[in-house]
Amino acid sequence: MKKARLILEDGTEFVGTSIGSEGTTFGEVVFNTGMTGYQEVLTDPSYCGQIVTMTYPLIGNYGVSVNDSESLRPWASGFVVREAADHPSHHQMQMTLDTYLQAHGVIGIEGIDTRMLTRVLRKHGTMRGLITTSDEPVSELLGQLRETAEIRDQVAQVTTNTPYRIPGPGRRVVLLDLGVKMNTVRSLTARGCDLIVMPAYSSREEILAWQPEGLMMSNGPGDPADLFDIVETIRSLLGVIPIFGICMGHQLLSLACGAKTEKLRFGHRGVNHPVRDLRDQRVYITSQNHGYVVAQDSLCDTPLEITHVNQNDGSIEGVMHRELRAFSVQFHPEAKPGPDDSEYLFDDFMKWIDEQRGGAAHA
Ligand SMILES: NC(=O)CC[C@H](N)C(=O)O
Repeated sequence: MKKARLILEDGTEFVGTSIGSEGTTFGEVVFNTGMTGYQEVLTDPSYCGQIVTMTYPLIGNYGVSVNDSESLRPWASGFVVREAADHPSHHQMQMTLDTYLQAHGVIGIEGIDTRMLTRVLRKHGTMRGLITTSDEPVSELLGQLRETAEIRDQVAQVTTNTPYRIPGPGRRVVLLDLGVKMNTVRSLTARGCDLIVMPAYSSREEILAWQPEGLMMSNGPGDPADLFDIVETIRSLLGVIPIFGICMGHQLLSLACGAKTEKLRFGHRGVNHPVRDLRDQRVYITSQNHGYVVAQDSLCDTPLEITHVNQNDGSIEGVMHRELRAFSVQFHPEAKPGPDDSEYLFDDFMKWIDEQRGGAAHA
């Protein structure tokens, strides 16, 4: 068993055992409270550049199966668990978590007090940090951490290079891939959509060349405020076709409508965040993964109305344009991991496309 260390930017050090690959990795250290869904978390491109700690103490107990991936590879830059299951069991599993991390070069650590780590992150807010299997002194490693300039555009790393089409008999939808999860693709194809998944930096003209009837913007990694070019493109498409945004897509739609985003102290990452739909007062249990949020006071001079709020901290979870067909949510209606309570939002999007088309029936 090889020793590994997790070191936070304030010098706090946790000593544990290496899982996955060996070496040193840097990133923003965040925590996820889901009891299951570790494979979906690892392969969610929104975690690109982040070291993810799972708060549930036993992770990996049902192994890893390729069918459960939300993209082609894990994107988290590091993985932290209290205990990685040595003897997982599931009839579909193909490998252990440890083997999977090794196969993809992900550096991880187990055997540390993840509860204490989470308390530190909750108290001080999200911090940068590193996982290492090297014996270098802390001061040297922290120097390297400081030198590792924060990558500002993770979306460029995770988006598709070229557009690809998943033909379907129904409504034609362009899905802007800011770091898309497979279940967003599945949720649209399951509704018969003729889907074109496009690179994040596609221009208005490139998008409209497909003659889409709706535009979806996916989730994605990093700070939404860095993505001003994409915000401009979205602004130029407002009112042209119905728009639906998820998570990063929600933040970008809000920015395009004149709102602002801000960073939460430690983010929302888990599968049981209660969200209230203000239109019917129903509360949904939602899957979440975000560090930024739309600033409430920035909405007053915008054409957006708040549709959803977080029951835990009152933060904004959804907005809708007052006049144009554009709406978005901060949580993940595509789930994976997490409950699919809010899947109805994909149906709302389909209805809006039909309304714009004049109410004709569609597949
Ligand atoms: N999952 C997401 O789309 C996250 C959006 C953004 N990267 C945030 O952390 O808030």
